[in-house]
Amino acid sequence: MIVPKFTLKRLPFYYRCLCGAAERGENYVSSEEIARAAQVNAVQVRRDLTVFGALGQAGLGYHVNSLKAKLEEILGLKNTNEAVLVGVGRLGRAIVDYTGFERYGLNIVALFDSAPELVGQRVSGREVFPVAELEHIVKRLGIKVGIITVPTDWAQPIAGIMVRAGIKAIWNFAPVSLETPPDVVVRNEDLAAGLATLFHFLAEKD
Ligand SMILES: NC(=O)c1ccc[n+]([C@@H]2O[C@H](COP(=O)([O-])OP(=O)(O)OC[C@H]3O[C@@H](n4cnc5c(N)ncnc54)[C@H](O)[C@@H]3O)[C@@H](O)[C@H]2O)c1
Repeated sequence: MIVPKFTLKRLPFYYRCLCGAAERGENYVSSEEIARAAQVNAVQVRRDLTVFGALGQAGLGYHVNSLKAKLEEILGLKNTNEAVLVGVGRLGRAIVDYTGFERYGLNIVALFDSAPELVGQRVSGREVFPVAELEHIVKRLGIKVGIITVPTDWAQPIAGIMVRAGIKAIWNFAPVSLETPPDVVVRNEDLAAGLATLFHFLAEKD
């Protein structure tokens, strides 16, 4: 199913709301509640969900577990995606330590770093391998997801190794635009960009 890009961006927020409702033991959730949590309007929520045939029941709303399962299917969260992470520094460790990504189907199976003092250690229960092993291990395990948390100058070379090894999705935290073949999806995360937007609104208010 092809999901419009802007709808796709909203779905993880709807999903988060449904997880919260499921944890609280609620059976139904209204489009208004989802809208509040996702900071959009209820009409938008209903329009987005209609695309997948998810219809709320009058007076009750959406069945929490059914809609949650539907979103998991659409967002690919039902499949566990095994991933490797390269760069076990401050940010890399924070990502590995955070258990919340498991809910989204992320399973980081191996870590890589160039620092000799880190290689061979265990971080959050996973072994740190030398970068020289990256291509071989990724190929052997058939891993398709790579996470980059190395310093900027190293991000492109690491992405190159990942692509050669067969990685098809890169979650890049280094502040650099990666060059990759068209069949590789790159998601760049930049907290500083978010901060700049926040400061822009603050400056506008002043
Ligand atoms: N996306 C964001 O919002 C955000 C936030 C913070 C940091 N960052 C970026 O994340 C990256 C890491 O930041 P940090 O603070 O964790 O840095 P850090 O120095 O704490 O960690 C970097 C790690 O990468 C390893 N490394 C260096 N070169 C390598 C190579 N060639 N191959 C494998 N490992 C290598 C180092 O040994 C170290 O363990 C940087 O690019 C930084 O700019 C992004």
